Amino acid sequence: MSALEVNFDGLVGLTHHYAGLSFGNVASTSNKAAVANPKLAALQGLAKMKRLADLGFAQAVLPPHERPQVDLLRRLGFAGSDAQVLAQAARQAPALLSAVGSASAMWTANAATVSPSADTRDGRVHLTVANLNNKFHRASEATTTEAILKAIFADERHFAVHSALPQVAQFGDEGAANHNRLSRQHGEAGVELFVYGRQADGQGVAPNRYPARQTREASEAVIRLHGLSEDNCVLAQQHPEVIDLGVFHNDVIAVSNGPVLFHHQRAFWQTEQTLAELGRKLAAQGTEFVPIMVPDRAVSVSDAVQTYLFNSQLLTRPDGKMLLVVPQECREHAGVWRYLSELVQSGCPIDALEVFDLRESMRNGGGPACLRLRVVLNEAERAAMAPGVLMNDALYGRLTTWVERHYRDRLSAEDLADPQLLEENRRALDELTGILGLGSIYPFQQGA
Ligand SMILES: NCCC[C@H](NC(=O)CCC(=O)O)C(=O)O
Repeated sequence: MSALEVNFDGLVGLTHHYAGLSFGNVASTSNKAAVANPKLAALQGLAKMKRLADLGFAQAVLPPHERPQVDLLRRLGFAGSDAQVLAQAARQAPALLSAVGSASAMWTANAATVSPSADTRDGRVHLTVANLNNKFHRASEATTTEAILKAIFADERHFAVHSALPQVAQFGDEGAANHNRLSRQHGEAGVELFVYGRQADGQGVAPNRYPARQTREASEAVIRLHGLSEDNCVLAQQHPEVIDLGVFHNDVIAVSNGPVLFHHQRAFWQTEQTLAELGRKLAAQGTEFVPIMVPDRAVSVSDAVQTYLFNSQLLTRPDGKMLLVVPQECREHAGVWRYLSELVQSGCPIDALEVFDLRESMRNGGGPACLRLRVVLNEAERAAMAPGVLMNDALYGRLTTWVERHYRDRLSAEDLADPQLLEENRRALDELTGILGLGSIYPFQQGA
């Protein structure tokens, strides 16, 4: 049965703004307080989805979350009507208002970790919602993410959606941003690479300056939940020095597709061991591993962080060759662009580039790969998922009209106190669940 990788992109929410909430993410902290354009951000994301769907790739969309989260402000002691809660928070704790108003759910590579049915013991697709425990504004995504994934992947004969791991630092889990899968074809058994930043038990090396968001203990729990085996998993540590240079997720320094692992020379702590283990386990499945390593002398880690070269999408075309989807920042950097131009001429499996303007998301540290969750699905699984989220001309048309009608083209952190914005969000999202055919997924729709 033919399996496809379906890319689920996050639709940017109405409260997209720059709040400097992510210590360790250089773009986020350096653009703090810049004025954002939520309408443009959503349209840039939709343009990527449309273009990739037009090129023949399976594309779907995940909806934004309700923001600001007034219920969460109430749990933190703010009281009164919704408008009073927002006003008090804006006065007393503006950083908290920003956190509960963040549109960070757009980066769906952090929504969950996904194992295709070809890899799991029970033959179902397993998804574990990420707890995103390292950042308050992100940890609050888990409940709605679970509701959305359960609405889309409701059929328990094909899908198992696991709740987020316990919300403690010990099990800090960032989802697919620290996970890669290698296989000959998407539908065949593969080897899953789990990359952690530190061990919660204090053993081993760890970064000094910036947080390591993913723990080994979290990755091990996901491996157990998904029913993976010793033979089809590799656990590796991200190099602590690159975390300290701003590589807060592994998808800022490596990306896989099919048998290819496109990665920077300094991505992993024990590179040789990691690559050897991947090669051995893939060979046991009859697959030849194709590592493509970018040397430090060609592209430095800081150039990779600045341009998001590795936060690219690597996609297999019907002719078997691969397309690399990169952000515009790569084209604007002479050295990185030279490297890429040579790469596609080199005879390696990657032979084409597609460049997107995702500036609004990039300024918060989210590139093409951050904006999508890869879900490999066979025909029966595609037939069993909710169909309304699959991208096509009609849905693209409806969503762009919806964005044009509901989104503001200018938003700063202060605007989050505007009770009108909360109303705009609820009205728009209520309409959106109708467009996507998802039923009630938001707290405000459930009378909460
Ligand atoms: N995978 C990309 C994630 C980017 C995300 N940025 C943010 O949350 C920045 C939000 C702000 O600062 O307004 C993060 O760091 O988790």
